[in-house]
Amino acid sequence: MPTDFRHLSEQLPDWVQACRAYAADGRVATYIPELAHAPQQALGIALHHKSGLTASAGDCGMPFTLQSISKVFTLLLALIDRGEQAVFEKVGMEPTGDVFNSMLKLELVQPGKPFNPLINAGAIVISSLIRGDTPEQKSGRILSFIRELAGDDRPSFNESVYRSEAATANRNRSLAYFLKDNKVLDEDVEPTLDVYFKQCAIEVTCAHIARMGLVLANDGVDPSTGRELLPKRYVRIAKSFMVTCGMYNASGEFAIQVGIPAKSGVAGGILAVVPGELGIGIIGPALNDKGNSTAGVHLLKRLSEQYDWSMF
Ligand SMILES: NC(=O)CC[C@H](N)C(=O)O
Repeated sequence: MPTDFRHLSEQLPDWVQACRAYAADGRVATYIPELAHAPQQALGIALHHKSGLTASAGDCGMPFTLQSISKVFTLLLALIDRGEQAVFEKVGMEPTGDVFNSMLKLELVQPGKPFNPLINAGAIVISSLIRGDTPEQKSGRILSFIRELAGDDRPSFNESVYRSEAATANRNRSLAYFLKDNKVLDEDVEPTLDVYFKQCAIEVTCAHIARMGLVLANDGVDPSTGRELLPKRYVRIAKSFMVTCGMYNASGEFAIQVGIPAKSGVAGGILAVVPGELGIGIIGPALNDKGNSTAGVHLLKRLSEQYDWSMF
């Protein structure tokens, strides 16, 4: 049954208010020092329906950085730039069950080949596959791609978050050197990490990621113009990874509790997709022990139960 958007718009402020309480159970990420300033209690949401209707509530105007949400879009851009075969020579298609910046399986299984493009090791390799002669060109192409899908030129690099991560990213540096040593990463480590840190530091609001989600929900076509922005096949690949790996090592639980493709980021953002219907953007900086927005996951669970969104 299609979502009753009118009912949703009316109820949304109350649901956001009720779910905000769960933020107290979580903690704002601090390992990237600049992220530690985010307000613990914030919760905001925007929904964009393919009919053109939109709804939003709470702190939906609060800017935040994409962080791991960017990995879905660099995967799409790498697929467009290099094709499926070249991409999957470098990264696998399987969830790890480990935390997003884990080293463990990189060495244990197929040496150096990351299990999937949504863990840090996989995303770093994907960043190296984006076309461009310099890191600046690659980053510029990623930003333009995000702006096109967000339908707005306002998403930009947050310089302080970028610098803060670049100055402290010992774990990502070690992953990248390991990938280089195993010849999975062909490009140099530092220029590749520069592209990766910048894509993570693209600043957006809930409405931007709701609109990006809507394009995925609509199989790559912008519903307002009918223009194909992304090939359907690549959107299908992206959504499959979102279901199996998008919520880190809580993806299985999320599939049971909510049941829709989603990707979270360590700034507290969640991009979610109700296939064929709508795109959702959420911000809630307090994270649970798996690194997902605690209030944000509760809000999605509530909405999914109410409107029977589960794909399963
Ligand atoms: N989970 C995340 O959002 C991780 C992204 C972050 N920039 C990192 O590499 O650690």
